[in-house]
This record gives sequence, structure tokens and C-alpha cells, in this order.
Amino acid sequence: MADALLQARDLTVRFGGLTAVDAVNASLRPGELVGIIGPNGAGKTTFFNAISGVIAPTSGALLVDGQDLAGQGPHRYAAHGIARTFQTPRVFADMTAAANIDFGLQFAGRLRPAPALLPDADAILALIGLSRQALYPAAAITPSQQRLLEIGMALATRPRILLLDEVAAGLTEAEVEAMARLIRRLRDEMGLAVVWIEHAVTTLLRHVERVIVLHQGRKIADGTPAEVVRNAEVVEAYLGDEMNEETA
Ligand SMILES: Nc1ncnc2c1ncn2[C@@H]1O[C@H](COP(=O)(O)OP(=O)(O)OP(=O)(O)O)[C@@H](O)[C@H]1O
Repeated sequence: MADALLQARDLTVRFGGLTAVDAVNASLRPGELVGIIGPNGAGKTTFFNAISGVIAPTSGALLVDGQDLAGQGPHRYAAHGIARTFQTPRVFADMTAAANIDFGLQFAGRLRPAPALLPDADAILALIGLSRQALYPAAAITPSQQRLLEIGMALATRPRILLLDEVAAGLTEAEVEAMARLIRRLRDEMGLAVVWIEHAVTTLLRHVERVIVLHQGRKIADGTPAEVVRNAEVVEAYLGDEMNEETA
């Protein structure tokens, strides 16, 4: 795809005899909001790890700006504007929320100019709703605020692509809705392409425009939420049980 920001070609990750990501082809265009779903162990986080440089794929290519970044370290991915969060937020517990954001800003300062809407730490803290907590140590804010802070740290690196790994896990319904609104703003106002893994399928399907479904490391579907919920293989492999559980 000519206008893709990022393109995975036959991306494969093996751990010994286990193929966690199996020849996945996927692409991401500027400003897209894409979800990734799949049962436990489907390979979602491993796919994220491979497209953010946390682990090297066993084979396949990862094209960003026409360059194959497969096998390069996370700093190279960050330099190309790819930022991510982790299932368990990785914030500096002893540093204040503002200092956590500053860390990201310093890291990114050399790479790209700040977007007009997010010139500094204050603007980022305001966007993620943590202005009042700016001077609290990260350890002293709630787990859901730590998730927001980690998103702020990712934004501070001035990304073009934001990878979110289960940022709604453990949040109350109201917090999930607020998180979804924030994610939409990042896309609508900052023009970011967002890829969002979430276990709560019904939540995710309400908010994304395209969904990639992984099952046993393979991509079994890639389409709009309406298309994916009608896909017989997806329902068979995953969605039937998952949606019944969520609505039970
Ligand atoms: N570092 C590792 N070493 C060995 N096996 C691993 C490693 N990381 C993941 N796996 C295995 O790879 C498979 C895919 O795991 P992964 O965490 O990517 O799935 P997931 O879809 O993100 O699951 P979940 O929804 O539970 O987070 C699983 O079988 C897992 O046990």
C-alpha cells in the first residue's frame, strides 16, 4: 500500500517451537484508528513488541518511511515516530508526573518539532487531564491516572503512530469512556494513527474504525467492526464466547 505509514510483511515471531506471530501482513495509514483483538495468547502483545522494536521478529519485514526496521532497537522506531504503552504502565514511580513527561520530551527533542497543540509538558498534562497531579510522584497517583501518564509520556516523544496496549483494562465504565474520548481526540486533533489492543471487545468495537483479529498468531480478519462481527471464522474462534461473556 503506497500511502501506508507502517507496513508489516509476513511478520513472524517464534519463541522456540511456538509461533506467536505467524506471517502477519498488515498496514496502517495516517490518522487511522485501528483495534486489535484476539483471545489470550493470540499474539497481540508480541505483535506490538515486534512493531515497536522491543523484540526482533524472527522473519518478515516492517516498513516505515520506506525503510525496513525489522531487528532494529526501540530508539530507531521512536525516531520514526512510533510510541507505545505497556500492559503494565511503565512510569518512573519516584518522579513527578511532570518530570515523567519531561523525560519523554527530552528524549524526543532532537527528533521532531513539537506539534502546535502540545508544545510542552503543561499542554500534555492538560490534554491527559493530569494538570492537578503535575507535582505528585507517579507512585502517588491512581492506576488509571498512571495509564494516562504513560500515554502522556508517549505523546511527549512526538509520535505519528501511537500503540496502546490494554489502556482500558481495570478502568471503571466512566473512565473507559473518558479514555476512548481522549484516544479519539489524539486522532482527530493531533492526526495520530492509533492502534489499540483491548480485551474488552465490545468497548473496542464501539470506538475503532477498523479491527484486526489475531488467532493463534495468524491474522484471521481485518475490516470494519460490522464486517468483523459477521465473519464466521472470527465468531467461531473467538467472538461468540467473548461477547457472550461480556454481555452476561
Ligand atoms: N518472551 C516470551 N517467551 C516465550 N513465549 C512467549 C513470550 N512472549 C509471549 N509468549 C507466548 O506467545 C504467545 C502469544 O503471547 P502474547 O502475549 O503476544 O498474546 P496476547 O494476545 O497479547 O495475549 P493476552 O491477551 O493474554 O495479553 C503466547 O503463547 C505466549 O505464552
